[in-house]
Amino acid sequence: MLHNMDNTPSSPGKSKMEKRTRWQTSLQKLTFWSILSMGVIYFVFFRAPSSFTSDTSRRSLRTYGYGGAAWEKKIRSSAAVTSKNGVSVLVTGAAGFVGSHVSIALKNRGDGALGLDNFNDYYDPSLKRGRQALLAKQGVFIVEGDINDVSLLKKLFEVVPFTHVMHLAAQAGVRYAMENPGSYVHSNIAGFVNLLEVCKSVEPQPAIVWASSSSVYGLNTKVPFSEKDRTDQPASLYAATKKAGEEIAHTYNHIYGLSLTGLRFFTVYGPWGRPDMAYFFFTKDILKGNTIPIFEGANHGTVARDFTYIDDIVKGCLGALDTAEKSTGSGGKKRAPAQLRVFNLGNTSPVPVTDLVSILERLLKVKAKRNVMRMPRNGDVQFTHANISYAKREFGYKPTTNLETGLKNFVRWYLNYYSAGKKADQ
Ligand SMILES: O=C(O)[C@H]1O[C@H](OP(=O)(O)OP(=O)(O)OC[C@H]2O[C@@H](n3ccc(=O)[nH]c3=O)[C@H](O)[C@@H]2O)[C@H](O)[C@@H](O)[C@@H]1O
Repeated sequence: MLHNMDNTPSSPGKSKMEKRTRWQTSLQKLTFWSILSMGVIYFVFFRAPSSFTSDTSRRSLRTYGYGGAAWEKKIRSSAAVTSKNGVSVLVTGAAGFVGSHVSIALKNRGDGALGLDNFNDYYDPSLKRGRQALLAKQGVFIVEGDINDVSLLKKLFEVVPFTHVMHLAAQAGVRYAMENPGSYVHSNIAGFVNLLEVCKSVEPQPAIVWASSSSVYGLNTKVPFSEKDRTDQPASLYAATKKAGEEIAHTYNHIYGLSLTGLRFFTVYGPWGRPDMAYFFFTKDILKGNTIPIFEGANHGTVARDFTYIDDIVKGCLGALDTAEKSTGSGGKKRAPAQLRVFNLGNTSPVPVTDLVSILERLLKVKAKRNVMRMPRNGDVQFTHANISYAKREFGYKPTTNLETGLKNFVRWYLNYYSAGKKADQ
């Protein structure tokens, strides 16, 4: 039996049909205009790309509800200091790899830690939710929101006068920058500026420690990389946005007296890590029997990284926070020169990527299917190696975990996490 598609009777009378047609036409018009206006509202309020000069506080309408006595209570409790000389820290990117570890470490030593994270889907958000659940158990609350949301940031500072901001929210990954350049500008530049705009205006101004990257050394060939070396030849847009962040930090320090410390992380790895990083997806693919692409330089040159274990990085982050001096501005004006620092946080022992794979093979007891190929020109550099003497001098930074030990911990976590019913294919 055929069904009439528009649900009108098969042979209506003529006048009835005309009326129906007029009525249908009006209905169609009404529907058309309703859809159009809803589309405009949706675009203007929810989807419009934030121009970097627009009122980004509008974005608060997007997905995140906030406010209310219960919400503020959670924030105060999470940010409450429980040790004698503790500090109260706003951790952006708290559901991220480094952010979650730093938040727990702060809370464990009696500092206050409030998280902020937009839970974007750059990689499997369920991993971020898993970290959030872990943090909740330790008494760390993560506010769901974006660093571009000025009104939310202001609100958080109204509720808690944070002494410090640990700014780890960012668009990470060197190769993805070719696919989605806008997300790097949005988070690493616009988002950072928004955060600094709020920080410069609040009373008292917090001290800010934030994540830069070893990638700022770009195409440099002199190793180990020292903070004094040039950083003006980035190999990826990601690196360029981190380098821009360092310059932006200089400006806010210079004009407004914000105390700013940038940390150049060197390929951080470990439990609860990022699935977009090589050690993580190599593990997944080795276990699945998939071939892994292993990069090499020209003339079979070694590609190596100064892989740095998460616990060492956390110690570096805390050291930087503990030695951060107070910002000196008030009323949006600088009152005295303020501290401005940049530190390498690496391991000081680069390991070839081929060795990384061999260690994983041993730990996983599975032979990898290797596809050694020339490193594509999509953001990678051939070699990183940190000189860490400045961080050592300033706050006793001393990494203690070698790649073998660190990967052992990672693999143990990985097998445990993904055998508990969670899929690793995202
Ligand atoms: O230290 C840093 O500054 C950066 O470290 C990592 O970037 P990267 O070192 O490139 O880390 P991976 O993407 O995990 O790559 C690690 C090594 O594996 C190699 N690799 C990567 C992917 C691949 O398919 N094959 C391969 O051999 C890369 O060339 C690199 O030598 C992070 O992804 C960045 O967010 C961070 O800022």
